[in-house]
Amino acid sequence: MSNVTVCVRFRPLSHKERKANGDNVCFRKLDSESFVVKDEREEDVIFSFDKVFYEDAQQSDVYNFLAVPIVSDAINGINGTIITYGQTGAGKTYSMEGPSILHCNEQKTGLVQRLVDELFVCLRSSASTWTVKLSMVEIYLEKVRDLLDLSKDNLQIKESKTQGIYIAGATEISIVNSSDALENLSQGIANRAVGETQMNLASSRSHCLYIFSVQHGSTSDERVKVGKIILVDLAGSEKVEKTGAEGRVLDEAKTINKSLSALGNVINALTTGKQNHVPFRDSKLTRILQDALGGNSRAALLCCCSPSPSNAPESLSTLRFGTRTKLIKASPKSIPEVVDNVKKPILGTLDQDDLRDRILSKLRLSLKEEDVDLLEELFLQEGIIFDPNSIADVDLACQDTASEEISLLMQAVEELKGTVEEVAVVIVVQMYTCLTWPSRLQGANSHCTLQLTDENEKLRHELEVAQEIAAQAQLAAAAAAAAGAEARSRTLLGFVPAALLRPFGFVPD
Ligand SMILES: Nc1ncnc2c1ncn2[C@@H]1O[C@H](COP(=O)(O)OP(=O)(O)OP(=O)(O)O)[C@@H](O)[C@H]1O
Repeated sequence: MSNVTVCVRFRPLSHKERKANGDNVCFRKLDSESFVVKDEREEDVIFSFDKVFYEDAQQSDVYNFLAVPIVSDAINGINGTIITYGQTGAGKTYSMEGPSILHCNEQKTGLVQRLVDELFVCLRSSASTWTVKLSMVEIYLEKVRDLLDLSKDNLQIKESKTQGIYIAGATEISIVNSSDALENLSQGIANRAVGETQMNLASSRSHCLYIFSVQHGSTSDERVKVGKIILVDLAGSEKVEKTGAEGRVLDEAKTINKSLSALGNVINALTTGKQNHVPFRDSKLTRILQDALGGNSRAALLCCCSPSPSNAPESLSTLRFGTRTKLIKASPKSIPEVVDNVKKPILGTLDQDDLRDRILSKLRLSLKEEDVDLLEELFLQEGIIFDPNSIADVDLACQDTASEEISLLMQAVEELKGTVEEVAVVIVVQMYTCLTWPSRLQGANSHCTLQLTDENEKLRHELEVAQEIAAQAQLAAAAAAAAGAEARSRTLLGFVPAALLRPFGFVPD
């Protein structure tokens, strides 16, 4: 089994689908883990997952398989994430919330309510003290909005050593029982951005995240474990053309597609051995899911599909996404225990300017002036704000900046490689031409070939230099991870001479 549990759920045919295609469905069941679907060339493809929930599956079946392990892990300080993915109308929200978060019978009750119920049952039965906090946000047009306080409409995503990735400033409501949680969730759900497309009259156009932070402590030694559960109801993954969208709705669809393709790119990078350059920062969604997909979390993906042949292309694309995700190998580990659950503001009440000056002067003690300027510029460009609550954020920001630099260097290497290959092709063509053209043109061509050979040599040299820099950057990043913030900054920027970085635009002229 991969570290991301991947399941598929086919909802029952809708009335409209039944009217159009009768009882026909797009898959042939094999067993509880696999089925056959015809691909675009009408060829049979077998898909296998950790579990397949067919049309008659109950909400409790989905919950028991996907969510039960995540609840017990959260209590033990391991983060858990459940994501529902699929085209509009495929059953993502139904699986997550049921027909209504507040009023539905036991049979139809969704994952969220079941999870909340079990969480409180488990916590009450333990002898330790605990607290549960709820946040609810949506990512809409690449902005993170607080669904529990709509005045906060552009929250920033941050990272700290103790909390991992978190949404700074998101409202956190302490909840003490299930009904308390559901009341607040229903308020948040009412605030979700809902638009209309031809595919689903009440289609949710945003990614919705329900976040539960569980602090669970032993009364004897006051050690507290913190586990976070994130439930993600993604916006529809259908192709833009099929939505019939125009204007604002078209912009929405494009942005949704962008963040979902960023999610696809992250999964591709995680499954094709490019772990050093996983583009988590390419979208808000992937940044928030970084811990979930990158290792520090137990993750589950529910791929929701329509069973109708009319939606077969979308279902096929959802199934391929699920297959790819299954290949991710992650290893969940618990967030370090905190002895005291009150977060102490390390830098007291310093304002941002004071803090920035302090940090920059600290960096100046160990770095060259031009490196400090470069770091400051990169921080500004990346929108990295110094958080008065945590010097660890600055440390991590250095790491982020470093990894960005490495990405850019790798990109430069790839581009150079491409150019070298192009030039090589031109040279071959030129040589061939020399051999085949009339002799009177050979002189001119030889000259041209010599020029191209020179250029190729030059590019090859640049490529070698760039590859050398990228390799050193990777080594330095690894060394820096072990050696702490100051050492990290020094190693990272000190080792590359400015003259080498300048051609790639990392050092101002
Ligand atoms: N397993 C199921 N059993 C019965 N009805 C279902 C099931 N799954 C989905 N439905 C129904 O199908 C319709 C569409 O489902 P839902 O709203 O959950 O889709 P969605 O994937 O969340 O769409 P969107 O991306 O637009 O939010 C709803 O009317 C829902 O009640």
